[in-house]
Amino acid sequence: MGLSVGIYGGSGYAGVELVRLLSGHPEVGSLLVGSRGYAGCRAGEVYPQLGWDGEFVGPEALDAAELDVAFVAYPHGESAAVVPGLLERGIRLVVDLSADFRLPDAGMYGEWYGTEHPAPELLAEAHYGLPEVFGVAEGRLVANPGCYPTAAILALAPVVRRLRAGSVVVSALSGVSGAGAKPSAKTHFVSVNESAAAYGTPRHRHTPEIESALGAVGEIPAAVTFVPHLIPVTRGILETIVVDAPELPDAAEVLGWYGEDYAGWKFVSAAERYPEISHVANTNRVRLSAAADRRAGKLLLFAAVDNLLKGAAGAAVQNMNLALGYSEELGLEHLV
Ligand SMILES: NC(=O)C1=CN([C@@H]2O[C@H](COP(=O)(O)OP(=O)(O)OC[C@H]3O[C@@H](n4cnc5c(N)ncnc54)[C@H](OP(=O)(O)O)[C@@H]3O)[C@@H](O)[C@H]2O)C=CC1
Ligand SMILES: CC(=O)N[C@@H](CCC(=O)OP(=O)(O)O)C(=O)O
Repeated sequence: MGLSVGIYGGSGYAGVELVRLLSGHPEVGSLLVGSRGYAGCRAGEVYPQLGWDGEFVGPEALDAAELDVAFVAYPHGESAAVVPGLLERGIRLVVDLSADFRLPDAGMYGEWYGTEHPAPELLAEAHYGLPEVFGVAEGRLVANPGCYPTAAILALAPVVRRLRAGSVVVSALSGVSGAGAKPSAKTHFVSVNESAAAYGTPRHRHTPEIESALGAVGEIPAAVTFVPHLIPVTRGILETIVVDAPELPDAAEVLGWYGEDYAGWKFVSAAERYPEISHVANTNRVRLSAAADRRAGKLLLFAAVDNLLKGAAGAAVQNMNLALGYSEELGLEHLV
């Protein structure tokens, strides 16, 4: 019979990637795709490139359905309004792609998101869904990591486990799909094309997500500097991370740490060659590399990820696979 799966926010950028992946997943028996704006429309009319021609349904149809698994791809603040109801109805698993359940406490959420947390009682139950660092979810709620934190934490965790960093600066370049489907002056073609811009720093909301995840695996400085930039590509993120370390390891040693810590995980790998966005775009990979700048006494780390796949929908399906006991790459084999 297969799993009964629902997607909230199925018409958004992350939601559409979920539809693409889940409609071809061998364990998914039925797929309900929710959208307020496109309810009643055939997906093939809205997204002819999708290759799935089911009909979008209103979110109330998902609320009423007997789902085994729900993916929530709503903006932050909106997800936490639907997740408690799903859990109360006894669903097997919720994978939330928003930021609502990623931070460890409601006070931190209030400080960085500027609003009271809508469901603080669920924060302790949520598992931060970066399995290569935090293992497999045992509970029913997975907080899928942010796209920038995915790359930064995978690059930094093996390092902060082994050495005490004096300072950490994460400089990131992102494609425009990271900003979602809703157009804005910032993401308008004319604003982005043939340009590049820093934004959100020094208080981008992914900063505490990176800090709290790294703080859980090693010793880090009190604050991480995070500087995101918008660049004129559709998808993909490239991060250059500068770490001050009292004793500088060789690049080969750092690549060895990556090899050890990520052994057996299919989607994360490291190589001498510095990763590029084109090496990971349209895949579920994270590619890592490292260099030692001995003149300046800095360790340089490099990470590339596709924000919509390993940074969102691909990781969400990987998290479902692991939580339900399937192999991590089931339905994602073409994205390794
Ligand atoms: N884009 C990316 O690279 C990444 C996104 N994420 C996270 O995933 C979630 C979805 O992101 P993304 O797909 O980019 O976002 P989009 O803006 O592209 O899509 C959001 C979806 O949510 C639905 N929705 C429901 N309620 C609201 C509301 N109040 N305001 C706006 N939309 C609403 C919209 O559909 P409808 O109006 O039809 O109901 C739409 O389909 C977000 O929490 C985002 O932060 C995480 C990692 C990376
Ligand atoms: C380019 C761009 O605007 N990127 C988004 C981050 C991507 C994302 O969706 O992150 P969350 O899941 O944490 O919301 C931003 O900077 O807010």
